[in-house]
Amino acid sequence: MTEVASSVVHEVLGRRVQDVDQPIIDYIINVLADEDFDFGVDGEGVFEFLGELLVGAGCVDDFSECRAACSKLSEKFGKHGLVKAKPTVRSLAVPFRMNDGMDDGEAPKKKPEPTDGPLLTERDRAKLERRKRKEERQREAQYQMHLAEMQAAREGMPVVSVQHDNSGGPAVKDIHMENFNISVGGRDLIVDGSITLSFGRHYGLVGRNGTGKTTFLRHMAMHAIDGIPNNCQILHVEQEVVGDDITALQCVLNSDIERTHLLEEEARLLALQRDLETGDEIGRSNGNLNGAVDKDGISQRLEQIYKRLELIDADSAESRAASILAGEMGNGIGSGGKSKALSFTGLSFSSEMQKRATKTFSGGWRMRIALARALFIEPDLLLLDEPTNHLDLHAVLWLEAYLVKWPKTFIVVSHAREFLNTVVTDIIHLQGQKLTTYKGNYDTFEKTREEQLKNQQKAVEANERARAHMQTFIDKFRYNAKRASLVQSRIKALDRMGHVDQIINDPDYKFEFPTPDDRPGAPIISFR
Ligand SMILES: Nc1ncnc2c1ncn2[C@@H]1O[C@H](COP(=O)(O)OP(=O)(O)OP(=O)(O)O)[C@@H](O)[C@H]1O
Repeated sequence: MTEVASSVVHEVLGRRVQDVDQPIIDYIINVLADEDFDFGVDGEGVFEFLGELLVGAGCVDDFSECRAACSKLSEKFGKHGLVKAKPTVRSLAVPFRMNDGMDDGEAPKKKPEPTDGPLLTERDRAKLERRKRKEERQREAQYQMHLAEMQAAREGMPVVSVQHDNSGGPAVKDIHMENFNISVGGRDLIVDGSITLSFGRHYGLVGRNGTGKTTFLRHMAMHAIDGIPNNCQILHVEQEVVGDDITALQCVLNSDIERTHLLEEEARLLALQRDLETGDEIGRSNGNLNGAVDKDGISQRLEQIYKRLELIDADSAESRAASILAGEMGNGIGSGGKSKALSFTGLSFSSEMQKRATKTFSGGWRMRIALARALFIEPDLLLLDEPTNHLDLHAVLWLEAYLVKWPKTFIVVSHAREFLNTVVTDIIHLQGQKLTTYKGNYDTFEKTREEQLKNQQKAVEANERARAHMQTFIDKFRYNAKRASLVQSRIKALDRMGHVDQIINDPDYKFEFPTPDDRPGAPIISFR
Protein backbone atom coordinates (compact mmCIF):
# COMPACT_ATOMS: atom_id res chain seq x y z
CA MET A 1 0.00 0.00 0.00
CA THR A 2 2.76 2.44 0.97
CA GLU A 3 4.64 1.61 -2.23
CA VAL A 4 1.60 2.34 -4.36
CA ALA A 5 1.00 5.54 -2.44
CA SER A 6 4.60 6.56 -2.96
CA SER A 7 4.48 6.01 -6.69
CA VAL A 8 1.19 7.90 -7.02
CA VAL A 9 2.53 10.85 -5.03
CA HIS A 10 5.68 11.00 -7.15
CA GLU A 11 3.67 10.67 -10.33
CA VAL A 12 1.20 13.45 -9.46
CA LEU A 13 3.58 15.91 -7.84
CA GLY A 14 6.37 15.27 -10.30
CA ARG A 15 9.90 16.54 -10.06
CA ARG A 16 9.15 19.10 -7.39
CA VAL A 17 9.02 16.28 -4.87
CA GLN A 18 12.80 16.07 -5.10
CA ASP A 19 13.17 19.51 -3.52
CA VAL A 20 10.89 18.69 -0.61
CA ASP A 21 12.21 17.33 2.69
CA GLN A 22 11.92 13.56 2.78
CA PRO A 23 10.08 13.44 6.15
CA ILE A 24 7.35 15.62 4.65
CA ILE A 25 6.99 13.36 1.62
CA ASP A 26 6.97 10.30 3.91
CA TYR A 27 4.27 11.92 5.97
CA ILE A 28 2.12 12.67 2.88
CA ILE A 29 2.56 9.11 1.64
CA ASN A 30 1.68 7.65 5.03
CA VAL A 31 -1.45 9.75 5.29
CA LEU A 32 -2.66 8.69 1.84
CA ALA A 33 -1.67 5.06 2.42
CA ASP A 34 -3.80 4.93 5.56
CA GLU A 35 -6.70 2.65 4.67
CA ASP A 36 -9.09 4.75 6.74
CA PHE A 37 -8.19 7.97 5.01
CA ASP A 38 -11.23 9.75 3.63
CA PHE A 39 -10.42 11.14 0.16
CA GLY A 40 -13.79 12.87 0.00
CA VAL A 41 -15.56 13.86 -3.16
CA ASP A 42 -13.15 14.86 -5.91
CA GLY A 43 -10.19 14.86 -3.53
CA GLU A 44 -11.82 17.31 -1.12
CA GLY A 45 -10.65 15.23 1.84
CA VAL A 46 -7.05 15.31 0.59
CA PHE A 47 -7.26 19.06 0.08
CA GLU A 48 -8.65 19.64 3.55
CA PHE A 49 -6.09 17.45 5.26
CA LEU A 50 -2.96 18.12 3.26
CA GLY A 51 -3.69 21.26 1.25
CA GLU A 52 -1.81 23.71 3.44
CA LEU A 53 1.13 21.36 3.85
CA LEU A 54 1.41 20.80 0.08
CA VAL A 55 1.42 24.54 -0.62
CA GLY A 56 3.67 25.36 2.37
CA ALA A 57 6.22 22.69 1.43
CA GLY A 58 6.31 23.89 -2.16
CA CYS A 59 4.86 20.70 -3.68
CA VAL A 60 2.47 22.95 -5.59
CA ASP A 61 2.51 26.65 -6.41
CA ASP A 62 -0.78 27.78 -4.96
CA PHE A 63 -4.11 26.59 -3.62
CA SER A 64 -5.80 26.31 -7.00
CA GLU A 65 -3.02 24.05 -8.30
CA CYS A 66 -3.20 22.26 -4.99
CA ARG A 67 -6.91 21.55 -5.43
CA ALA A 68 -6.24 20.09 -8.87
CA ALA A 69 -3.38 17.96 -7.52
CA CYS A 70 -5.57 16.67 -4.70
CA SER A 71 -8.27 15.77 -7.15
CA LYS A 72 -5.71 13.93 -9.28
CA LEU A 73 -4.30 12.10 -6.26
CA SER A 74 -7.79 10.99 -5.32
CA GLU A 75 -8.49 9.88 -8.89
CA LYS A 76 -5.23 7.90 -9.15
CA PHE A 77 -5.76 6.21 -5.82
CA GLY A 78 -9.27 5.40 -7.04
CA LYS A 79 -7.84 3.74 -10.15
CA HIS A 80 -5.70 1.55 -7.95
CA GLY A 81 -8.85 0.62 -6.11
CA LEU A 82 -7.54 2.22 -2.95
CA VAL A 83 -10.23 4.82 -2.44
CA LYS A 84 -12.94 3.19 -0.46
CA ALA A 85 -16.40 4.37 -1.21
CA LYS A 86 -17.42 6.32 1.80
CA PRO A 87 -21.03 7.30 2.18
CA THR A 88 -21.16 11.02 1.55
CA VAL A 89 -23.00 12.50 4.43
CA ARG A 90 -25.24 15.32 3.50
CA SER A 91 -27.38 17.40 5.70
CA LEU A 92 -31.07 16.74 5.59
CA ALA A 93 -33.26 19.27 3.91
CA VAL A 94 -35.44 19.28 6.99
CA PRO A 95 -34.50 18.04 10.41
CA PHE A 96 -35.49 14.46 11.14
CA ARG A 97 -37.59 14.25 14.25
CA MET A 98 -37.29 11.08 16.26
CA ASN A 99 -40.74 11.58 17.66
CA ASP A 100 -42.53 11.99 14.34
CA GLY A 101 -45.87 10.33 14.57
CA MET A 102 -45.80 10.37 18.34
CA ASP A 103 -47.60 12.72 20.66
CA ASP A 104 -46.95 16.13 19.13
CA GLY A 105 -48.01 17.99 22.18
CA GLU A 106 -45.11 16.55 24.18
CA ALA A 107 -42.49 16.98 21.52
CA PRO A 108 -40.02 19.82 21.92
CA LYS A 109 -40.33 21.63 18.63
CA LYS A 110 -37.17 22.82 17.01
CA LYS A 111 -37.13 25.39 14.27
CA PRO A 112 -35.87 23.80 11.05
CA GLU A 113 -32.37 24.97 10.36
CA PRO A 114 -31.87 26.75 7.06
CA THR A 115 -30.25 24.20 4.78
CA ASP A 116 -29.56 24.25 1.10
CA GLY A 117 -27.68 21.01 0.91
CA PRO A 118 -24.11 22.02 1.73
CA LEU A 119 -21.59 19.26 2.41
CA LEU A 120 -21.53 18.24 6.02
CA THR A 121 -17.92 19.35 6.44
CA GLU A 122 -18.84 22.96 5.72
CA ARG A 123 -21.91 22.67 7.79
CA ASP A 124 -19.85 21.18 10.56
CA ARG A 125 -17.56 24.14 10.42
CA ALA A 126 -20.44 26.54 10.75
CA LYS A 127 -21.82 24.42 13.53
CA LEU A 128 -18.50 24.50 15.29
CA GLU A 129 -18.42 28.28 15.01
CA ARG A 130 -21.91 28.48 16.44
CA ARG A 131 -20.97 26.15 19.27
CA LYS A 132 -17.89 28.25 20.02
CA ARG A 133 -19.94 31.42 20.13
CA LYS A 134 -22.46 29.70 22.36
CA GLU A 135 -19.73 28.52 24.71
CA GLU A 136 -18.30 32.02 24.86
CA ARG A 137 -21.71 33.42 25.71
CA GLN A 138 -22.11 30.74 28.38
CA ARG A 139 -18.69 31.53 29.82
CA GLU A 140 -19.49 35.23 29.91
CA ALA A 141 -22.85 34.50 31.59
CA GLN A 142 -21.15 32.24 34.15
CA TYR A 143 -18.56 34.91 34.80
CA GLN A 144 -21.23 37.57 35.27
CA MET A 145 -23.00 35.22 37.68
CA HIS A 146 -19.75 34.75 39.54
CA LEU A 147 -19.31 38.53 39.74
CA ALA A 148 -22.86 38.95 41.02
CA GLU A 149 -22.25 36.28 43.67
CA MET A 150 -19.02 37.98 44.71
CA GLN A 151 -20.80 41.33 44.87
CA ALA A 152 -23.58 39.89 47.02
CA ALA A 153 -21.07 38.23 49.32
CA ARG A 154 -19.11 41.47 49.54
CA GLU A 155 -22.23 43.39 50.52
CA GLY A 156 -22.84 40.92 53.34
CA MET A 157 -19.35 41.42 54.74
CA PRO A 158 -18.38 43.83 57.50
CA VAL A 159 -17.10 47.10 56.10
CA VAL A 160 -13.36 47.48 56.24
CA SER A 161 -12.61 50.54 58.32
CA VAL A 162 -9.90 52.22 60.37
CA GLN A 163 -9.08 50.14 63.45
CA HIS A 164 -7.87 51.98 66.51
CA ASP A 165 -7.45 49.20 69.03
CA ASN A 166 -4.19 47.65 67.95
CA SER A 167 -1.85 49.26 70.41
CA GLY A 168 -0.53 45.77 71.28
CA GLY A 169 0.74 45.36 67.71
CA PRO A 170 -1.07 44.15 64.61
CA ALA A 171 -4.02 41.83 65.19
CA VAL A 172 -2.91 39.63 62.33
CA LYS A 173 0.68 38.78 61.47
CA ASP A 174 1.55 36.12 58.90
CA ILE A 175 -1.22 34.59 56.81
CA HIS A 176 -0.94 30.95 55.74
CA MET A 177 -3.27 29.81 52.98
CA GLU A 178 -2.92 26.14 52.16
CA ASN A 179 -4.25 23.71 49.56
CA PHE A 180 -6.94 25.91 48.18
CA ASN A 181 -8.64 25.90 44.80
CA ILE A 182 -10.20 28.75 42.90
CA SER A 183 -12.32 28.36 39.81
CA VAL A 184 -14.61 30.58 37.80
CA GLY A 185 -17.38 29.33 35.56
CA GLY A 186 -16.02 25.78 35.62
CA ARG A 187 -12.48 26.89 34.77
CA ASP A 188 -9.81 26.11 37.35
CA LEU A 189 -7.60 29.13 37.98
CA ILE A 190 -5.69 27.93 41.04
CA VAL A 191 -5.38 24.26 41.93
CA ASP A 192 -3.98 23.13 45.25
CA GLY A 193 -2.47 26.55 45.86
CA SER A 194 -0.48 27.28 48.99
CA ILE A 195 1.06 30.56 50.03
CA THR A 196 2.30 32.36 53.12
CA LEU A 197 2.12 36.13 53.38
CA SER A 198 4.66 37.33 55.91
CA PHE A 199 3.70 40.41 57.85
CA GLY A 200 5.18 43.61 56.51
CA ARG A 201 6.30 42.12 53.19
CA HIS A 202 5.21 43.80 49.99
CA TYR A 203 4.15 41.36 47.27
CA GLY A 204 3.82 41.90 43.55
CA LEU A 205 1.40 39.43 41.95
CA VAL A 206 2.29 38.70 38.33
CA GLY A 207 1.14 36.28 35.66
CA ARG A 208 -0.30 36.20 32.19
CA ASN A 209 -3.55 37.99 31.49
CA GLY A 210 -6.53 35.89 32.43
CA THR A 211 -4.64 33.55 34.77
CA GLY A 212 -6.78 34.68 37.69
CA LYS A 213 -4.86 37.37 39.57
CA THR A 214 -7.89 39.59 40.13
CA THR A 215 -10.03 36.60 41.04
CA PHE A 216 -7.43 35.50 43.61
CA LEU A 217 -7.44 38.97 45.20
CA ARG A 218 -11.24 38.95 45.27
CA HIS A 219 -11.30 35.59 47.04
CA MET A 220 -8.84 36.81 49.64
CA ALA A 221 -10.80 40.01 50.21
CA MET A 222 -13.89 37.91 50.85
CA HIS A 223 -12.08 35.60 53.24
CA ALA A 224 -13.09 32.80 50.89
CA ILE A 225 -9.76 31.01 51.34
CA ASP A 226 -9.01 28.85 54.37
CA GLY A 227 -6.24 30.19 56.53
CA ILE A 228 -7.22 33.84 56.49
CA PRO A 229 -8.05 34.83 60.07
CA ASN A 230 -11.55 36.22 60.58
CA ASN A 231 -10.25 39.34 62.27
CA CYS A 232 -7.90 40.14 59.41
CA GLN A 233 -8.93 43.38 57.75
CA ILE A 234 -8.44 42.96 54.02
CA LEU A 235 -9.19 45.76 51.63
CA HIS A 236 -9.21 45.19 47.88
CA VAL A 237 -9.05 48.45 45.96
CA GLU A 238 -10.87 47.42 42.85
CA GLN A 239 -13.71 49.79 42.29
CA GLU A 240 -14.03 53.53 42.39
CA VAL A 241 -16.02 55.09 45.23
CA VAL A 242 -19.72 55.67 44.65
CA GLY A 243 -20.47 59.13 43.31
CA ASP A 244 -22.88 60.93 45.66
CA ASP A 245 -23.25 64.19 47.62
CA ILE A 246 -20.53 63.39 50.16
CA THR A 247 -17.37 65.39 49.65
CA ALA A 248 -14.14 63.70 48.68
CA LEU A 249 -12.59 64.53 52.05
CA GLN A 250 -15.62 63.29 53.99
CA CYS A 251 -15.67 60.11 51.93
CA VAL A 252 -12.16 59.32 53.11
CA LEU A 253 -12.90 60.38 56.70
CA ASN A 254 -16.06 58.24 56.82
CA SER A 255 -13.92 55.14 56.61
CA ASP A 256 -13.01 55.86 60.23
CA ILE A 257 -16.37 54.56 61.35
CA GLU A 258 -15.73 54.90 65.06
CA ARG A 259 -14.69 58.53 64.73
CA THR A 260 -17.69 59.28 62.51
CA HIS A 261 -20.10 57.68 65.00
CA LEU A 262 -18.53 59.49 67.95
CA LEU A 263 -18.76 62.83 66.17
CA GLU A 264 -22.38 62.19 65.20
CA GLU A 265 -23.24 61.25 68.77
CA GLU A 266 -21.45 64.33 70.05
CA ALA A 267 -23.45 66.56 67.70
CA ARG A 268 -26.69 64.88 68.78
CA LEU A 269 -25.93 65.28 72.49
CA LEU A 270 -24.87 68.91 72.10
CA ALA A 271 -28.13 69.66 70.32
CA LEU A 272 -30.03 67.90 73.09
CA GLN A 273 -28.09 69.84 75.66
CA ARG A 274 -29.03 73.09 73.96
CA ASP A 275 -32.66 72.01 73.85
CA LEU A 276 -32.61 71.17 77.54
CA GLU A 277 -31.02 74.49 78.40
CA THR A 278 -33.71 76.31 76.45
CA GLY A 279 -36.30 74.11 78.19
CA ASP A 280 -34.69 74.92 81.53
CA GLU A 281 -35.05 78.56 81.00
CA ILE A 282 -38.70 78.11 80.15
CA GLY A 283 -39.05 75.71 83.13
CA ARG A 284 -37.32 78.11 85.50
CA SER A 285 -39.59 80.90 84.47
CA ASN A 286 -42.44 78.44 85.33
CA GLY A 287 -40.69 77.35 88.60
CA ASN A 288 -39.95 73.82 87.26
CA LEU A 289 -36.47 72.10 87.74
CA ASN A 290 -37.05 68.89 85.70
CA GLY A 291 -34.26 67.75 83.26
CA ALA A 292 -31.29 68.20 85.64
CA VAL A 293 -30.67 64.42 85.73
CA ASP A 294 -30.67 64.12 81.90
CA LYS A 295 -28.26 67.00 81.66
CA ASP A 296 -25.80 65.17 83.93
CA GLY A 297 -26.08 61.99 81.87
CA ILE A 298 -25.41 63.92 78.68
CA SER A 299 -22.38 65.66 80.15
CA GLN A 300 -20.94 62.36 81.34
CA ARG A 301 -21.38 60.77 77.94
CA LEU A 302 -19.88 63.81 76.22
CA GLU A 303 -16.87 63.55 78.48
CA GLN A 304 -16.41 59.89 77.48
CA ILE A 305 -16.72 60.82 73.84
CA TYR A 306 -14.09 63.56 74.08
CA LYS A 307 -11.69 61.20 75.83
CA ARG A 308 -12.11 58.57 73.16
CA LEU A 309 -11.78 61.10 70.34
CA GLU A 310 -8.54 62.25 71.87
CA LEU A 311 -7.28 58.69 72.24
CA ILE A 312 -7.94 57.88 68.61
CA ASP A 313 -6.36 61.11 67.50
CA ALA A 314 -9.55 62.24 65.86
CA ASP A 315 -8.40 65.83 65.54
CA SER A 316 -5.57 64.94 63.21
CA ALA A 317 -7.72 62.66 61.04
CA GLU A 318 -8.87 65.47 58.81
CA SER A 319 -5.38 66.73 58.11
CA ARG A 320 -4.17 63.15 57.49
CA ALA A 321 -6.98 62.47 55.03
CA ALA A 322 -6.42 65.82 53.36
CA SER A 323 -2.71 65.22 52.98
CA ILE A 324 -3.28 61.83 51.36
CA LEU A 325 -5.78 63.35 48.95
CA ALA A 326 -3.42 66.18 48.18
CA GLY A 327 -0.56 63.76 47.87
CA GLU A 328 1.70 65.03 50.56
CA MET A 329 3.92 62.82 52.65
CA GLY A 330 2.72 62.40 56.19
CA ASN A 331 3.01 60.13 59.20
CA GLY A 332 6.62 59.38 58.41
CA ILE A 333 5.37 57.29 55.47
CA GLY A 334 6.71 57.75 52.02
CA SER A 335 9.53 60.19 52.52
CA GLY A 336 12.16 58.04 50.84
CA GLY A 337 12.57 56.36 47.51
CA LYS A 338 14.69 57.05 44.48
CA SER A 339 12.14 59.52 43.21
CA LYS A 340 12.89 61.92 46.08
CA ALA A 341 14.46 64.45 43.76
CA LEU A 342 11.17 64.99 41.96
CA SER A 343 8.53 67.20 43.44
CA PHE A 344 5.34 65.26 44.11
CA THR A 345 1.90 66.50 43.45
CA GLY A 346 0.60 63.07 44.45
CA LEU A 347 -3.10 62.38 44.16
CA SER A 348 -3.56 66.08 43.36
CA PHE A 349 -6.80 66.95 45.13
CA SER A 350 -6.61 70.68 45.84
CA SER A 351 -8.45 71.87 48.96
CA GLU A 352 -11.24 73.12 46.72
CA MET A 353 -11.53 69.68 45.09
CA GLN A 354 -11.55 67.95 48.46
CA LYS A 355 -14.74 69.86 49.30
CA ARG A 356 -16.49 68.82 46.10
CA ALA A 357 -19.12 66.06 46.08
CA THR A 358 -17.79 62.72 44.84
CA LYS A 359 -20.49 62.65 42.15
CA THR A 360 -18.80 65.59 40.42
CA PHE A 361 -15.65 63.54 39.73
CA SER A 362 -14.91 61.27 36.79
CA GLY A 363 -14.35 57.52 37.28
CA GLY A 364 -10.57 57.95 37.28
CA TRP A 365 -10.70 60.57 40.02
CA ARG A 366 -13.17 58.51 42.05
CA MET A 367 -10.66 55.66 41.77
CA ARG A 368 -8.07 57.98 43.27
CA ILE A 369 -10.46 58.66 46.16
CA ALA A 370 -10.81 54.89 46.64
CA LEU A 371 -7.03 54.61 46.77
CA ALA A 372 -6.77 57.53 49.23
CA ARG A 373 -9.39 55.86 51.40
CA ALA A 374 -7.47 52.57 51.43
CA LEU A 375 -4.24 54.32 52.39
CA PHE A 376 -6.10 56.17 55.15
CA ILE A 377 -7.63 52.95 56.52
CA GLU A 378 -4.30 51.10 56.51
CA PRO A 379 -5.86 47.59 56.58
CA ASP A 380 -3.94 44.51 57.76
CA LEU A 381 -3.71 43.38 54.17
CA LEU A 382 -4.03 45.85 51.33
CA LEU A 383 -4.79 44.48 47.86
CA LEU A 384 -4.17 46.80 44.94
CA ASP A 385 -5.15 45.90 41.38
CA GLU A 386 -3.27 47.90 38.78
CA PRO A 387 -3.25 51.05 40.93
CA THR A 388 -1.09 53.01 38.50
CA ASN A 389 -3.71 52.75 35.77
CA HIS A 390 -5.54 55.79 37.05
CA LEU A 391 -2.56 57.89 37.97
CA ASP A 392 -0.32 60.34 36.19
CA LEU A 393 3.44 60.13 36.55
CA HIS A 394 3.62 62.36 39.62
CA ALA A 395 0.92 60.39 41.37
CA VAL A 396 2.69 57.13 40.48
CA LEU A 397 5.93 58.42 41.97
CA TRP A 398 4.10 59.62 45.05
CA LEU A 399 2.36 56.27 45.46
CA GLU A 400 5.66 54.42 45.02
CA ALA A 401 7.22 56.45 47.80
CA TYR A 402 4.16 55.95 49.98
CA LEU A 403 4.09 52.20 49.51
CA VAL A 404 7.82 51.73 50.05
CA LYS A 405 7.28 52.85 53.63
CA TRP A 406 4.01 50.97 54.05
CA PRO A 407 4.23 49.34 57.49
CA LYS A 408 1.94 46.39 56.80
CA THR A 409 1.47 43.70 54.15
CA PHE A 410 0.21 44.44 50.68
CA ILE A 411 -0.20 42.63 47.38
CA VAL A 412 -0.17 44.64 44.21
CA VAL A 413 -1.04 43.47 40.72
CA SER A 414 0.79 45.60 38.22
CA HIS A 415 2.26 45.44 34.74
CA ALA A 416 4.48 48.44 35.44
CA ARG A 417 7.97 47.03 35.86
CA GLU A 418 9.61 50.07 37.46
CA PHE A 419 6.73 50.46 39.86
CA LEU A 420 7.06 46.81 40.93
CA ASN A 421 10.82 47.10 41.20
CA THR A 422 10.43 50.02 43.56
CA VAL A 423 7.63 48.92 45.84
CA VAL A 424 7.77 45.15 46.23
CA THR A 425 9.96 42.90 48.33
CA ASP A 426 8.65 39.63 46.87
CA ILE A 427 6.99 38.41 43.71
CA ILE A 428 4.11 35.93 43.62
CA HIS A 429 3.94 34.26 40.22
CA LEU A 430 0.64 32.77 39.13
CA GLN A 431 1.30 30.27 36.38
CA GLY A 432 -0.08 26.89 35.42
CA GLN A 433 -2.72 27.19 38.17
CA LYS A 434 0.01 27.40 40.81
CA LEU A 435 1.37 30.19 42.96
CA THR A 436 5.12 30.48 43.51
CA THR A 437 6.79 33.12 45.64
CA TYR A 438 10.19 34.60 44.80
CA LYS A 439 12.18 36.86 47.10
CA GLY A 440 13.22 40.18 45.63
CA ASN A 441 11.78 42.64 43.15
CA TYR A 442 10.60 42.12 39.60
CA ASP A 443 14.05 42.21 37.97
CA THR A 444 15.33 39.62 40.43
CA PHE A 445 12.31 37.44 39.71
CA GLU A 446 12.92 37.68 36.01
CA LYS A 447 16.58 36.69 36.37
CA THR A 448 15.71 33.78 38.66
CA ARG A 449 13.05 32.61 36.21
CA GLU A 450 15.44 32.82 33.30
CA GLU A 451 17.99 30.78 35.22
CA GLN A 452 15.35 28.21 36.15
CA LEU A 453 14.15 27.93 32.59
CA LYS A 454 17.69 27.49 31.29
CA ASN A 455 18.35 24.72 33.80
CA GLN A 456 15.04 23.10 32.99
CA GLN A 457 15.83 23.30 29.28
CA LYS A 458 19.21 21.66 29.88
CA ALA A 459 17.57 18.88 31.87
CA VAL A 460 15.00 18.29 29.11
CA GLU A 461 17.71 18.14 26.46
CA ALA A 462 19.94 15.81 28.50
CA ASN A 463 16.98 13.56 29.15
CA GLU A 464 15.97 13.48 25.50
CA ARG A 465 19.56 12.76 24.40
CA ALA A 466 19.82 9.86 26.83
CA ARG A 467 16.45 8.51 25.73
CA ALA A 468 17.35 8.79 22.05
CA HIS A 469 20.61 7.01 22.67
CA MET A 470 18.91 4.12 24.45
CA GLN A 471 16.23 3.97 21.79
CA THR A 472 18.86 3.70 19.04
CA PHE A 473 20.48 0.80 20.87
CA ILE A 474 17.11 -0.91 21.33
CA ASP A 475 16.18 -0.45 17.67
CA LYS A 476 19.54 -1.68 16.47
CA PHE A 477 19.74 -4.84 18.55
CA ARG A 478 16.06 -5.62 19.04
CA TYR A 479 16.35 -8.86 17.07
CA ASN A 480 19.81 -9.77 18.19
CA ALA A 481 19.53 -12.79 20.46
CA LYS A 482 22.97 -12.23 21.99
CA ARG A 483 22.04 -8.80 23.18
CA ALA A 484 18.48 -9.56 24.21
CA SER A 485 19.12 -9.04 27.89
CA LEU A 486 20.88 -5.72 27.26
CA VAL A 487 17.97 -4.59 25.11
CA GLN A 488 15.51 -5.64 27.82
CA SER A 489 17.38 -3.75 30.50
CA ARG A 490 17.46 -0.61 28.34
CA ILE A 491 13.73 -0.87 27.63
CA LYS A 492 13.13 -1.03 31.38
CA ALA A 493 15.52 1.85 32.02
CA LEU A 494 13.74 3.91 29.40
CA ASP A 495 10.41 3.22 31.08
CA ARG A 496 11.79 4.17 34.47
CA MET A 497 13.40 7.32 33.17
CA GLY A 498 10.23 9.02 32.01
CA HIS A 499 10.28 12.47 30.47
CA VAL A 500 11.46 15.63 32.19
CA ASP A 501 8.52 18.03 32.35
CA GLN A 502 8.38 20.33 29.42
CA ILE A 503 9.13 23.93 30.20
CA ILE A 504 6.12 26.05 30.75
CA ASN A 505 6.97 29.62 30.21
CA ASP A 506 5.04 32.81 29.93
CA PRO A 507 5.28 34.46 26.59
CA ASP A 508 7.73 37.33 26.28
CA TYR A 509 6.94 40.68 27.70
CA LYS A 510 5.74 43.50 25.59
CA PHE A 511 6.14 47.12 26.60
CA GLU A 512 3.24 49.42 25.99
CA PHE A 513 3.06 53.14 26.46
CA PRO A 514 -0.49 54.10 27.27
CA THR A 515 -2.02 57.17 25.72
CA PRO A 516 -1.32 60.27 27.79
CA ASP A 517 -4.95 61.27 28.26
CA ASP A 518 -5.95 58.44 30.56
CA ARG A 519 -2.85 56.68 31.74
CA PRO A 520 0.27 58.70 31.51
CA GLY A 521 2.98 57.02 33.45
CA ALA A 522 5.50 54.28 33.56
CA PRO A 523 6.01 51.70 30.82
CA ILE A 524 3.67 48.77 31.08
CA ILE A 525 4.73 45.13 30.95
CA SER A 526 2.20 42.91 29.37
CA PHE A 527 2.36 39.25 28.53
CA ARG A 528 2.04 38.57 24.84
N1 LIG B 1 -15.61 39.17 31.07
C1 LIG B 1 -15.36 37.88 31.24
N2 LIG B 1 -16.15 36.93 30.69
C2 LIG B 1 -15.93 35.61 30.88
N3 LIG B 1 -14.95 35.13 31.63
C3 LIG B 1 -14.13 36.00 32.19
C4 LIG B 1 -14.27 37.42 32.04
N4 LIG B 1 -13.29 38.02 32.73
C5 LIG B 1 -12.57 37.05 33.28
N5 LIG B 1 -13.08 35.84 32.97
C6 LIG B 1 -12.58 34.52 33.37
O1 LIG B 1 -11.89 34.61 34.58
C7 LIG B 1 -10.54 34.24 34.39
C8 LIG B 1 -9.69 35.02 35.35
O2 LIG B 1 -9.83 36.40 35.12
P1 LIG B 1 -9.02 37.43 36.00
O3 LIG B 1 -9.53 38.80 35.65
O4 LIG B 1 -9.05 37.02 37.42
O5 LIG B 1 -7.54 37.22 35.44
P2 LIG B 1 -6.31 38.20 35.56
O6 LIG B 1 -5.12 37.35 35.70
O7 LIG B 1 -6.56 39.23 36.61
O8 LIG B 1 -6.31 38.87 34.14
P3 LIG B 1 -5.91 40.36 33.71
O9 LIG B 1 -4.45 40.51 33.94
O10 LIG B 1 -6.30 40.39 32.27
O11 LIG B 1 -6.76 41.27 34.55
C9 LIG B 1 -10.29 34.45 32.92
O12 LIG B 1 -9.31 33.66 32.38
C10 LIG B 1 -11.62 34.07 32.32
O13 LIG B 1 -11.71 32.67 32.24
